[in-house]
Amino acid sequence: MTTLSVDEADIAWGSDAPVLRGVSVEARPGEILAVTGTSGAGKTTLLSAMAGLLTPVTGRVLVDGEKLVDRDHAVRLGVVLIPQDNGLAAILTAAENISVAVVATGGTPAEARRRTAEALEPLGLSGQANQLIEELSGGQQQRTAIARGLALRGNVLLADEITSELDAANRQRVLELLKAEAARGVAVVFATHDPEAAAACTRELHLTDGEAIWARA
Ligand SMILES: Nc1ncnc2c1ncn2[C@@H]1O[C@H](COP(=O)(O)OP(=O)(O)OP(=O)(O)O)[C@@H](O)[C@H]1O
Repeated sequence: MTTLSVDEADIAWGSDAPVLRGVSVEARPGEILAVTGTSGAGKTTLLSAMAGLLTPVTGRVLVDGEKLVDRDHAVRLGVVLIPQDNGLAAILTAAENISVAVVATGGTPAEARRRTAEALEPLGLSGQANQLIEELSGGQQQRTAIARGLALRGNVLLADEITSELDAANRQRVLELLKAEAARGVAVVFATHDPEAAAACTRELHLTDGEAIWARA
């Protein structure tokens, strides 16, 4: 069970002015924390800091009290990111994208094969396992990225706008899968534009004018 905390953080890209100021939030095991806000409000920026991709200018990101140094450190601590742009390798198949990630995080090839099949099935992608990413639709690619994130079985799961290209039935299915992750003790953070999806989450942090405000604490 892992808690990820952002403590009084100002978060900026390079030398640009901070996108977010004075953000404090805790992602707790067993919950889904929704991060909402209009386009450009800073949802990806916050998740990037939580993932170890961006170091706050001031303040800290802590995983079970340990200060996050960089992305490699976050990966070692089990912080999984499903990025907004899916981050898949276009010239690999759906299954290869997942298996490679499982092996890269310490899984054996046999485990990788099993976990890949188990992750693709609930997302309705068993039939697409051996297709190249570039041959898949946008929604199928997004679901593959979700399957990859789930197959990694992290302690913290950061999901950045992962339902934007999905139809209603698939959006619902993905929400159920996030709830199942939370039920196994994962701290889930879900950035979304969708008020219905946010309403289904445990708590909602709303980003506006560079600040984080609790819409539902
Ligand atoms: N990789 C990056 N490099 C530099 N600036 C960035 C980068 N990503 C985002 N930004 C800047 O940070 C600010 C907030 O953007 P961010 O992507 O965090 O918002 P968002 O809430 O996720 O938006 P959307 O809903 O459109 O994805 C914007 O001004 C954007 O230009």
